[in-house]
Parts: sequence; C-alpha cells; structure tokens
Amino acid sequence: MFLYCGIACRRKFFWCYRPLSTYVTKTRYLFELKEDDDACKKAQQTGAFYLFHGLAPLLQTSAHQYLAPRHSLLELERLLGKFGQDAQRIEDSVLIGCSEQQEAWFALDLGLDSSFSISASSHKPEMETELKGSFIELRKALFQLNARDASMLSTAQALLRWHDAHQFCSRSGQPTKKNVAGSKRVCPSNNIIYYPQMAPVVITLVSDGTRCLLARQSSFPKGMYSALAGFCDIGESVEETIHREVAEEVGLEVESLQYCASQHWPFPSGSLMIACHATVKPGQTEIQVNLRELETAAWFSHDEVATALKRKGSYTQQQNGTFPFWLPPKLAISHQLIKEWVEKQTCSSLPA
Ligand SMILES: NC(=O)c1ccc[n+]([C@@H]2O[C@H](COP(=O)([O-])OP(=O)(O)OC[C@H]3O[C@@H](n4cnc5c(N)ncnc54)[C@H](O)[C@@H]3O)[C@@H](O)[C@H]2O)c1
Ligand SMILES: [Mg+2]
Repeated sequence: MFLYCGIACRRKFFWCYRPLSTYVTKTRYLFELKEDDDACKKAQQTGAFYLFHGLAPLLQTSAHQYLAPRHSLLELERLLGKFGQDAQRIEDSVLIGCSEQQEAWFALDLGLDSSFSISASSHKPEMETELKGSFIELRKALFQLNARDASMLSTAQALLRWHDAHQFCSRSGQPTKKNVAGSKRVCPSNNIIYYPQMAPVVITLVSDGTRCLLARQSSFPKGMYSALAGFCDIGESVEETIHREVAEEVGLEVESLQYCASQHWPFPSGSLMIACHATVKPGQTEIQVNLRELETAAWFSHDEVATALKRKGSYTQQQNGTFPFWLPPKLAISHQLIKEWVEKQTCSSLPA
C-alpha cells in the first residue's frame, strides 16, 4: 500500500511528494495512536484484542503449536457482559501493534483490573470454555508459538505487567492515569509522566578462538547450557557490562567483542537482550566459576556445539542418570548467537 505525504525539503522549503512504504505508513499510524487518545479509541472499534488472564495469554492448540486468537471489540463487549464485567474494562487495554492494513492490535488482561475489583479475577475456567482456549503461562508456551505471536505476546505481557505495577505516582502517591494506547501513565496531581521501562541485559558468547564457553544456572532445565547473561548496572556501557559479567561469572578477561543482535525478552519483567561475541586471549582460558551465579561453566568444541544445535525433541534423563547437553531453542537470542559462532567457525576452518 502506498500513500502520498508532504515532506518539507530542508534546503528549498517546498513540498515534494513521494510514496511512503507500507512499513513507514504503519509506523506513522502507530505513532499517531500513541499520541492521540481519540484516534486510538476509534482504532479500538475496528481493532482486535489479544486476551490475557493474570498475565497468562489466551491460547488455542493447533497441530503441536499454540495459536494466539484475536477478538473484535464486539466479541469482547459480549464476553465482558456475559461475565458481569463493565465494558469500561476495555480502557485497561494496551496497544501492541497493527496489521499492514492498519487493523490496530490491543491486549487486555481479564484478570487484572485497574479499579481493583475482585470480580475481574473470577470466572477464569468459564471464560476459557467460552473462548475455546486456555490461559497458559507465557514461559511454558513461548517456544511453541510462531515468531509473530511470540513477539506480540511478549510485548503485550511486558506492557500489561508494567501498567499493573505502576498504578500510583511514586512522588505523590496518587493514582496515575494511562493514556488510551498505554504508552505512558500520568499523575494528574503533578503531571509527572511515567513511560514503560525495560532492563538492558547483555548476553555474551565467549570464545578462545576454537572453543566457546557455555554455562548453566541451577534454575535452567536439566542439561541446558547457554551463553553468559547479566543485567547492565546503572551507569555502565554495554561494553563495560560484558567485561564485568564475564569477570564476575567465570573469572576471565575479555580481549575483544563484537555486536551480534538484540531481542526483547519478557522475563523476568521485560528485558532488552543485547547479544555479543567476545574473545579471551588463547593463553588465558582457565575458568573460575562464581558459584553464587552459576551452577557450572565449561569450554565446548565446535563439533559438540554443532551437534547439540541439530538435536531436536525432548531431553529425557539417560540411563546413567545424566541429561544430554542441549542448547536454548531457536526463538531465544542465545540460540542465534551460538549458531552464528558455529557458522563462523565452520567458514574459517574451510580451506582457502
Ligand atoms: N533470551 C535468551 O536467550 C536468554 C538467555 C539467557 C538469559 N536470559 C535472560 O537474561 C536475564 C539475565 O541473566 P542473569 O539472570 O544471568 O543475570 P545476572 O547475571 O545479572 O544475575 C541476576 C541477578 O542480577 C540482579 N539484578 C540486577 N539488576 C536486575 C534487574 N533489573 N532485574 C532483575 N535482577 C537484577 C539480581 O540480583 C539477580 O538475581 C535472565 O533473567 C534471563 O531471563 C535470556
Ligand atoms: Mg548471569
């Protein structure tokens, strides 16, 4: 879809016209909905709603996958009416995106209520029956969703959680009011604006040139190893966090680092994962695991990691009581980081 838009040209100050791409049009539309409460309310009329209950998304099962259904405003009003809830609850919904045809997508938690009415938290089983789905914890469902649903539900959950936890102004103690889109909250008594926050986290795959360093925390599923991760401390650059985390967790000094990719991660409460490769000097590879942070860490060869990446299916205990070595699933950025390392190693070992 192409729209025409006036663009002020810097030098001559005349209006020139060029077609806007679908992506730009969509981005500008979402920007308008965040800025203009009336436009956002209007968009709800033709929009679609992802539903949650107590931060667990409504999902339906289809061929070993979960699907996240969307409901129209009419369907939502009918549902709320059926369970004795006020249609005003729709004001608690948050904007999370839109389709290429500018159908705005919202998320609403039927179990969280900004007016603290307990009636909202009941009726969960009946709602599941009515909606022909189940409210399933995102942690359990994330890896059985397609990439688009995973991304939409992660954003929605992080935003809904943020609103639920920021009902009051931390200065005046007064209730804060969200804008229609949910992109901010304002304290009416002092006009302080609160914006949704996320915590920056670095995730680093350390290599000594031929091997890579993987670690596990006791909370990880049995047998699963991942790259080193850590929250940025206030005042730190990404580079400083990587140096500190690697030193803190495995007692090594990073020599060089390279950015790989980033990802929004909904756990524990909305993080921006920044993934990087790092190297240590070949002679300085002796790991000293910080047992307060990690259960264990070890160097793995290219072949070990390449084999683990190919492994599919569930990871059951072996006869000797151990669990096979496996890596995070595709959707996690650590998987992408490890895969990229394996591919680079494969290329560099090919004859010139
Ligand atoms: N998407 C992925 O591929 C992937 C892979 C590994 C880890 N992760 C995520 O990275 C996150 C950070 O990794 P970690 O647990 O090793 O971090 P970490 O090494 O910094 O240790 C966690 C500790 O840091 C402290 N901390 C500091 N700031 C915090 C904040 N804003 N929120 C919560 N705790 C904070 C807490 O004491 C916490 O126990 C994890 O929560 C995990 O969900 C994602
Ligand atoms: Mg860590």
